[in-house]
Amino acid sequence: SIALEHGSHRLGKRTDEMMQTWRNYGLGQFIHWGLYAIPGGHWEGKYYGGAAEWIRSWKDMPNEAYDELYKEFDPQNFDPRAWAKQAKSLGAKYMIITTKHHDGFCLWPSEYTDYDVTNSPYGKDIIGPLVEAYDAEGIDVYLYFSVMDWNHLGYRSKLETEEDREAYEGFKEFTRNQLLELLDLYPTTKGLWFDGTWDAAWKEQAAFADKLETEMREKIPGLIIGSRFRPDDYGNRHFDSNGDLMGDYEQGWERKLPETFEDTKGNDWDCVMTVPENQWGYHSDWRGHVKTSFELIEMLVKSVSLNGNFVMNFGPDGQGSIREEETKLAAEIGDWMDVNHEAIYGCGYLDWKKQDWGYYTKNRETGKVYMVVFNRPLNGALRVKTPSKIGLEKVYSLKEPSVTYEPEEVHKDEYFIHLKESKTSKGPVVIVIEPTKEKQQEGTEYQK
Ligand SMILES: C[C@@H]1N[C@@H](c2nc3ccccc3[nH]2)[C@H](O)[C@@H]1O
Repeated sequence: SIALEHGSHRLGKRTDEMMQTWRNYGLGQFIHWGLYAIPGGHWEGKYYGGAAEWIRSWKDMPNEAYDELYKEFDPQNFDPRAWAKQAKSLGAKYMIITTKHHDGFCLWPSEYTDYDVTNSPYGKDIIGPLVEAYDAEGIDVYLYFSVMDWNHLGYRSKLETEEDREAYEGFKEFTRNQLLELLDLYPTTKGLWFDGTWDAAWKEQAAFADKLETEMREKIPGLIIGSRFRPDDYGNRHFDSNGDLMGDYEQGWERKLPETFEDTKGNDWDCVMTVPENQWGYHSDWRGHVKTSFELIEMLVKSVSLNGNFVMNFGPDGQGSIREEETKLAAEIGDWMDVNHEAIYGCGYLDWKKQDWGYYTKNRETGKVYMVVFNRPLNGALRVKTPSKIGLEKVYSLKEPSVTYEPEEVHKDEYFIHLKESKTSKGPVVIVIEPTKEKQQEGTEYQK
């Protein structure tokens, strides 16, 4: 292996309590909110086809015009308790809020820049009330922070000249100051979700990032930081030059999901997902495919079945309202979670053979197995193949446990379970299996 000073500092998974809690979340809520919500994907009557939070980079929108938007930021409809209540009914166990996106506008009162909420007409801290409201609902809060900052004069995407390097030193200090400030102001935060770390300039900062990550972890013991923050000695992120995971979990699944357990390399991971194809910040004209609650539930279940967390994005509008499409989805997913959360919370990967009807999840504590059925076979027969020596002790409907199933053994360790669920069920159906303990092989009596 390659000698690294700033590569991965831990082999294998974190097993501490905070990480176990993270692992068991299942469902999270991403919130992208900032100045970009004011134009909402349009400028001077023209439609911007890119991601709304990137509108500043659009050739038809002068940077100066964007940078003046803070003078219009006055979200009178902002109601953090209502947002937290909605997230609770959705069934989210954690929430990730953009404290500062690529545009550099800070939703908290930062002493290190004037480009923050205190200099907007709104004038007040946004992050604090959100942290308070979500903590009150028992939903853990994580802080999204973009290292890339188009507003800061010292920011560089690459370091070419001596002047670049000098300016970037100031930018690094500013970045460190803001991060330590966020942890001081919001000490109940459970972790940081970093973004905007793909620049060449940042990839040269292995030592700086390593020291800063250590400082942050010292400030809040147990803090959870993903693989997108630190570059290693050779500028590699997510996985160091020896292929070892950086940070506490893999943060590479943005708007995409792993297909197989092998794709996850057995690591912890999260998938962050937009409702439209590619809009994180508020866009007033969603075009292309907008995901249904059925699709989002399938992505959630697929994530949990592969040992990951699924984080659904919300983009509140410029006045601080959650748009109706997201409210509707939150209600539909929440209704399904009300009945079926047992197959999500505290669940993860089960090594039974994947079947076409859907996904297995396994409750890490009870060992109970959940069959989440998305594709009902025309003959209603759900095939289940178990590893040998494991039987199906009890099988019943999660929604109505009085509805029990007698598996039909069709081959050795292979069964058909004949669906009884009414065809009217809107979302996927969940069947619970209480597997028999693994029978001891003959003659393997353990020595007393
Ligand atoms: C979580 C997501 N990450 C940001 C982002 N910027 C990108 C630039 C290039 C490629 C992918 C990107 N994702 C998006 O704006 C959103 O915040």
